[in-house]
Amino acid sequence: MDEHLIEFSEALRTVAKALRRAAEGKASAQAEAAEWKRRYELERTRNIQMEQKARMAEQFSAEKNGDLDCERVKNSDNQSMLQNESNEHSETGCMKHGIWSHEVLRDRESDSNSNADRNKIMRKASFKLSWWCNGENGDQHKHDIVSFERGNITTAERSSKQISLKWESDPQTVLILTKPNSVSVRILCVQMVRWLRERKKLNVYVEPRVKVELLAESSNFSYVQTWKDDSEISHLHMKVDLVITLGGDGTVLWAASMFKGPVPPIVPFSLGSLGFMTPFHSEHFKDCLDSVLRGPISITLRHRLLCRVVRDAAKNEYETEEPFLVLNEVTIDRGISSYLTNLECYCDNSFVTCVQGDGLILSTTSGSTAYSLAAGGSMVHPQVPGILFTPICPHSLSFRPLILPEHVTVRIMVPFNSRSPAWASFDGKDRKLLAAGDALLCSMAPWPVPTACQVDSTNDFLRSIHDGLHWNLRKTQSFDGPRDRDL
Ligand SMILES: NC(=O)c1ccc[n+]([C@@H]2O[C@H](COP(=O)([O-])OP(=O)(O)OC[C@H]3O[C@@H](n4cnc5c(N)ncnc54)[C@H](O)[C@@H]3O)[C@@H](O)[C@H]2O)c1
Ligand SMILES: Nc1ncnc2c1ncn2[C@@H]1O[C@H](COP(=O)(O)OP(=O)(O)OP(=O)(O)O)[C@@H](O)[C@H]1O
Repeated sequence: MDEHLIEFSEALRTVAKALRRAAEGKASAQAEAAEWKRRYELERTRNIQMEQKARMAEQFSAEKNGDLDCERVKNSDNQSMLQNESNEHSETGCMKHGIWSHEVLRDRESDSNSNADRNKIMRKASFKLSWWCNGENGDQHKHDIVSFERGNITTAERSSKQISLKWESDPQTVLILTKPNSVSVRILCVQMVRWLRERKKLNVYVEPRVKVELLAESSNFSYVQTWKDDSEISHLHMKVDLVITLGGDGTVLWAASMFKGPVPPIVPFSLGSLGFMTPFHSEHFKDCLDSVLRGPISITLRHRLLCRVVRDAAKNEYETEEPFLVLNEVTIDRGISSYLTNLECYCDNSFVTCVQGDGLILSTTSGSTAYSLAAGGSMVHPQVPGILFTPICPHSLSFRPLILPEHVTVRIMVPFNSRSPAWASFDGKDRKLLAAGDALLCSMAPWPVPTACQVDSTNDFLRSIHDGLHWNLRKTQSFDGPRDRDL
C-alpha cells in the first residue's frame, strides 16, 4: 500500500512538473508575442511622427516663417495627426510631449488614402481595472494602494496611516492579563486593580488564577470579575473595552490567543526581558492609563495569520479542526525527528518550492522580529501587510527568505514520500502533528490585534529594534584620521 502511494505521489509530481513546464512555455511565448507587439507599436509611432515632421516642415516653408507654434499645429485640422480631446490636456497634444492617454489619433492610412476617410478617428483604447477575485463579492476587495481613476493608474494619495483611537463613550470594563509566577507582576497587579476600581470606577476582569491570588491578598477584591469556562472567554470581547497585559511579549501573545475573533485594544506594560511589543513602563502606570482612558491614542494594528490543519484522512472536513490565530508565526519543523523535513509549499495553488531542512516559518510582520529574525528573515514594520516565508536551516545554498503579499493563501503539505512527519506550532505553542498527506493552510486573518503605542507605530518599532535588539550598534568612528580632502 505504502509503495503504491509513493509511486502515485511520484507520478503526481511528474505530472505537476510537466504542467509547470507547459505553463512556463506558454508564459514565455506570451512574453515574446508581447515584445513583438511592443516593437510594432514603437515602429508605427515613429513612422507617424516622421510623417508629421515632414508635413510640418512643408507647412513651415510654405508660410515662410518657419515658426509655427504647437497651438497652431493643433488647430490646423488638415495638417495635424494629433488632436486633443479636451482642453485639459491641450498642451500634451504637442509632439514634443508625446501622446497621452486622452488624446485622439487620426488614422494614418485613412488620412493618406482618401479625403472621405479624413474625419475617421481612432481613439486610444480606454480600459477599466478592477481587483481580480474568485468569488462574486469582488467589490469587497477594495484596496487603497493604487487608484484606477479614469483609466490612469496612480499611487493613491498617501495620508498618514497612523491609526488613532478616540473614545466616543468612556471605557467601563478592563481585563488585566498577567504573566504567571512573577512576584513583581503580582504586586503591580494588586496596585493597578485597586487604582482602576477606586479612582477610575471601572469594572475589572482577571483570569481565575489571578482572582484567587487577589482574594488571598485581601477579601476586598471580591468585586473583581472572572470566568468559569471557555465559552465565557469567547464572549469577553463584547464586555471588555480595554485589555492590559503585565509581562513580556509572551503575555501579549497570550492575550491575543484568548480572542478568536475581534480583539479589544491592548495596553502592554513591560515586565519581561525584551519587551518588543510592550512599550509601556510599569513605574508610570497611572499616567499611562490616565492618558489611554482619556484618549486619543495611537494604535498599531498587528495582523494575525489564520491557520488550519487539513488532514489527508479527512479531506474537505477541515472545518472540524479548530483553526489557530497567530500573532507572531506558525512554524512547521521536524520536531524530534532527525530526518530532514520535506515540505511542499504552494501559494494560491502555484508551486513555490520544496523545503528540505529543519523547517519553515510563516510569520506576520509583527513576528518578523521573533523566530523569523533568528532564522535569517528580514525585520518588517508591523503595519506592512504581508506573510514572511522564512526557511529554518535549509539544506541548500540558494534558499533566501521571501515576503508574500497579504492576500495569498499559503499551503504547506507533507508529501507522501516524506521520511518523517512534521510538527506545526502556533506562536511557539500547541504543537500539532502533520502526517504524510496532511497540509497546513495559512492566510491573513480578518481580526488584527490593536496594540496601544507609546508614541506611534514607527517610533515604537524603531525604539524596539534599537533598545531591544541593539540593531546596527557600532562604536562611532573617531573624527581624527584620514579624510577625502587629504587625498
Ligand atoms: N530561535 C528563536 O529565536 C526562537 C525559538 C523559539 C521561539 N521563538 C519565539 O518565541 C515566541 C514565543 O514567545 P514566548 O514569550 O511565549 O516564549 P519565550 O518565553 O521562549 O520567549 C521568546 C523570546 O522571544 C521574544 N519575542 C516574542 N515575540 C516577539 C516579537 N514579536 N518580536 C521580538 N521578540 C519577540 C520574547 O520577548 C522572548 O524574549 C514564538 O512566537 C517565537 O517567535 C524564538
Ligand atoms: N496569563 C498567562 N497565562 C499563562 N501563560 C502565560 C500568561 N502570560 C504569559 N504566559 C506565558 O508565560 C511565558 C513568559 O511570558 P512573557 O514572555 O510575557 O515573560 P518573559 O519571558 O519574562 O518576558 P520576555 O519574553 O520579554 O523575556 C510565555 O510563554 C507566555 O506564553
